[in-house]
Amino acid sequence: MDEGSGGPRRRQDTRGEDRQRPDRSGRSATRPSERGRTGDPARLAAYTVMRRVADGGYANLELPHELRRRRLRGRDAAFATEMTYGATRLRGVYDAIIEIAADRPIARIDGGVLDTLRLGAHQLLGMRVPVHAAADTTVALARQVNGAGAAGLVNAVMRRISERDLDAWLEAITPTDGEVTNRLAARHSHPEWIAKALRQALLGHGASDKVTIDADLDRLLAIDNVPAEVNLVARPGLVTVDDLVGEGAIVHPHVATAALLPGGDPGALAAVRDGRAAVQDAGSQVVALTLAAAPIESGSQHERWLDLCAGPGGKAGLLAALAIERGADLVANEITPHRAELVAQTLGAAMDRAAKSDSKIEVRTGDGREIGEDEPAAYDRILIDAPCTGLGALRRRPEARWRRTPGDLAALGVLQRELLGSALDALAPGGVAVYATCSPHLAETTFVVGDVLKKRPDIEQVDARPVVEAVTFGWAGTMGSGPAVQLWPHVHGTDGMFLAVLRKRA
Ligand SMILES: C[S@@+](CC[C@H](N)C(=O)[O-])C[C@H]1O[C@@H](n2cnc3c(N)ncnc32)[C@H](O)[C@@H]1O
Repeated sequence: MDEGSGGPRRRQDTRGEDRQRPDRSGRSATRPSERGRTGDPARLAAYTVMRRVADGGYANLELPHELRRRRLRGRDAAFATEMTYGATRLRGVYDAIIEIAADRPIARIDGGVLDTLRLGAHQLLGMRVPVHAAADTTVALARQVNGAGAAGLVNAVMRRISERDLDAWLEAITPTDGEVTNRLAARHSHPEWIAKALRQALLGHGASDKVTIDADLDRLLAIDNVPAEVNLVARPGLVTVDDLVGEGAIVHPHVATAALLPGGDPGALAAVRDGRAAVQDAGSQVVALTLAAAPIESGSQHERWLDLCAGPGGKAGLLAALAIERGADLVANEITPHRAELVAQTLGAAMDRAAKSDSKIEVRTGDGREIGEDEPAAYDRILIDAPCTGLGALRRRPEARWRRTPGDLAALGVLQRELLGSALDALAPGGVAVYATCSPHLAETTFVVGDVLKKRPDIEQVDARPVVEAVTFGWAGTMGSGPAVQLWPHVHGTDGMFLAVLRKRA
């Protein structure tokens, strides 16, 4: 669709028909009653997904379903995706703008109308949609999905929003006094508690100091609003990065198993379709590579590896390939049956290969908190990729920042400590465990490891930095104050993965 293409502005509507020119204020000269009476499929899809998200759905699951249902492909699908993800990520900014433009608190605007306005605001301020096209189509959408009465309000608010550009609006909504963190939170559309937690994490992991912290937080929050590049993993022994390059990918500059896909559908690659490769963040790959590379002293001839929290199986996919190369066994455990099923699907290609090798790859459904008691000292390498708030992967999950609350940390903290404790019980003397989260929050990372280790004289924390350096290129000196490693979207281009390497004394 033209509006979403980022190309020169055109005076055509979504069907490619000429429309009336906007007047010099940029407003549409067409009266609401004269405009198209229905929304177009891409905007309807975006609106439907926004509503499902408001009811508790996940944009990354709802959107593909809606695109398929409405047979949206190519540029139309890209346009619907950008509208949905952008309007959801930038909800904090847009709600503050809508409140001013509508001259009423957000709480007094119907949820459906608000979603229509968020989509309209994103087209006006976050995408290169011409003012008249954004206004006309948003009013048409409102008439169809919110009713004729709402269309008048939507028309008035869209006109008010179109009177200023994004920079002017950001000036208007950013508090001029108070803490820098709150100003950055407002400007970059994050809840204040998350901006504060990320600030503490940048300082706590040694990525920033008092001088750099404001600029670093600014960059980190800004990058949360930019879609992540598509990273692929070439599962060793199944496919090579060179093979993926032959299919249009680009070599990742820092991680040997990773490739970047500059455009197009990853599912179009044969290697992705048959499970030899997959879409996987390079930081997640580093976690699996680190577990496989950490020196152990367990003395096992035939190593046993455990992925304690494996669903949906991204890291298990890479671990399985590495385990087969090394002649090791892997148990991939997951508590939720349907996620365990996803792990089994992910491991399909590796299991076929394992059948012809000395390795055994097994998927189990079970509570990771019980494995330590059931199988004490049984594993040489264990990954605990713990359930967490996901604050390091906000760019991937557009609604997550609005759904998470500080209250989540308490329940997750208990589970994280129990899972780590159980894993350490299941670890053989001399074996190595990697505790990982896709959150840099100190309460889910450093504090969990610190608390558990206080009661575990049998465990020592190893400096993870040289191990990570050994499996990456060019990241020396970027991994903070140790002994754990925290990767950052604004430094490493990865999700904000935390990893601590722990060894059981032999
Ligand atoms: C961060 S995700 C793991 C992601 C996975 N390692 C990957 O790379 O695809 C955490 C997983 O832990 C699972 N989980 C939660 N509680 C668990 C428990 N008590 N035992 C085992 N798995 C658990 C969740 O269902 C979720 O699938």
